[in-house]
Amino acid sequence: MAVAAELSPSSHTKSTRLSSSQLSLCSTHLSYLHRRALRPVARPRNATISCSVNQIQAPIAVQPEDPKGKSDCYGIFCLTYDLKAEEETKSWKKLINVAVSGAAGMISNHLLFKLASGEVFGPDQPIALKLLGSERSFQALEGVAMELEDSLFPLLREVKIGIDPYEVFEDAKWALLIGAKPRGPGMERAGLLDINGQIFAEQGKALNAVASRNVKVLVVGNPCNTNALICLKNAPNIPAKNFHALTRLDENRAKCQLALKAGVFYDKVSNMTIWGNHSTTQVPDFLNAKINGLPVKEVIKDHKWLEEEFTEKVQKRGGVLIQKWGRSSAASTAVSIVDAIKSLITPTPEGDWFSSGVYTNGNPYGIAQDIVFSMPCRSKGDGDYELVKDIIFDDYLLKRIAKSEAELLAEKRCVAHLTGDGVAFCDLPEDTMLPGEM
Ligand SMILES: NC(=O)C1=CN([C@@H]2O[C@H](COP(=O)(O)OP(=O)(O)OC[C@H]3O[C@@H](n4cnc5c(N)ncnc54)[C@H](OP(=O)(O)O)[C@@H]3O)[C@@H](O)[C@H]2O)C=CC1
Ligand SMILES: O=C([O-])CC(=O)C(=O)O
Repeated sequence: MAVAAELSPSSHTKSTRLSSSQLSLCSTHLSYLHRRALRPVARPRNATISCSVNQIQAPIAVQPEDPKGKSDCYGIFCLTYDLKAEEETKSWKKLINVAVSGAAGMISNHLLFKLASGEVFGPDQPIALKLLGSERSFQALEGVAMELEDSLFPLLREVKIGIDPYEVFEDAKWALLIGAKPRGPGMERAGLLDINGQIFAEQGKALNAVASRNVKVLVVGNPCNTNALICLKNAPNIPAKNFHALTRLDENRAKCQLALKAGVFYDKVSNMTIWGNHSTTQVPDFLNAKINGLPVKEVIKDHKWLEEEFTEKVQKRGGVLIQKWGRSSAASTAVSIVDAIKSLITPTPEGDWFSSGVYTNGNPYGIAQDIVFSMPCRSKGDGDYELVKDIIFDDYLLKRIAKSEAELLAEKRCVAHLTGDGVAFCDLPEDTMLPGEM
């Protein structure tokens, strides 16, 4: 009995599906297939595969040779399979596409394996990883894909690597935008805003054109708030509410410092808001945060420490780490990306909240409209969020928030040419820095 599947030239990602019986027939004879997931015959593009009980065509990993091929599925992930064909997959949810840019970078090197393991979306959620790189990083991206292959993650059903966001973001349900040019010596922040802004404008357009209409976008690449603003402005068909700038790392850093000072384990710290920009003007809010359910100021009586040392420690944590490590936070950033996603796909515990850089239109705090600002959010676990209403403010907090707001408004003026707001005019305050800059 023979099975044949004809593959068309355009079939490089949406591969021809074999029936369950055909698949299991093929797969029983392929010793290289691991047992946890049904992974039948590998095939080159534009090829006919045939397999039979007695004769199996040797699998050939696809190695792209032309630039177009660079966006193809990768190696073992070019195999077709039927999720219904195996007992253990019966309770699995529908496959989701998760796109990651800067996929060959340091943060991604930690993050991708968490995504693929099921740690983020759960043990019943198969995923397809769509990895965006560049000509510069393409070989490294292949290395990443090879490591993903070798990890034998049952839930990882597809990997695609590519350099064209219009291909890589197709049908993405999540887009984790990590890739960005790091600020080099002597580079003006305005220059960084412009270079990275171009990247996020292009990626916003690509998301707008090809991603799922309800894609959730998490911008990590710095300066992440303004990059997120640029991205959402270039994606008018996707709700602005779906765009986030990562400030969860700052929240985690703040919780850790408060726990350390109070002598408690960090799970006792809750209601931690980071307000504003992911920069040294960010405001870790100790007025509304709680330790063991009590206001922080009742537990930590040293208010001078809170206002000065604590605040600065959180604002500059990234820079201190770079001095020690010689590179910026990657593992803890990946962990905080996981936290940020989980906060949107699981209901927020009663009475608590989390921080995320989100679009300010309609915010109840009087923060300027039309910027991306970190604020306290709650989620029902459906991927969406609402802003927390019962927040208290004092003069200290308001003054600090105003400073971060002014900085973001200045950043916005700098990138007006990328947001459709006219001619850019850059008058950034002198102390505008990323957490990693000292
Ligand atoms: N929001 C937050 O809390 C944090 C944000 N960050 C930010 O995350 C981003 C990624 O960090 P990390 O993974 O450690 O960085 P890496 O330098 O390890 O990787 C960054 C990736 O960005 C891509 N990139 C895009 N454009 C350029 C360019 N013009 N020049 C050079 N590289 C470029 C590169 O991939 P390719 O060539 O494939 O495009 C590279 O692999 C940085 O912007 C960093 O500042 C870091 C920590 C915390
Ligand atoms: O500045 C950087 O690249 C690193 C960063 O954002 C952080 O550590 O918070």
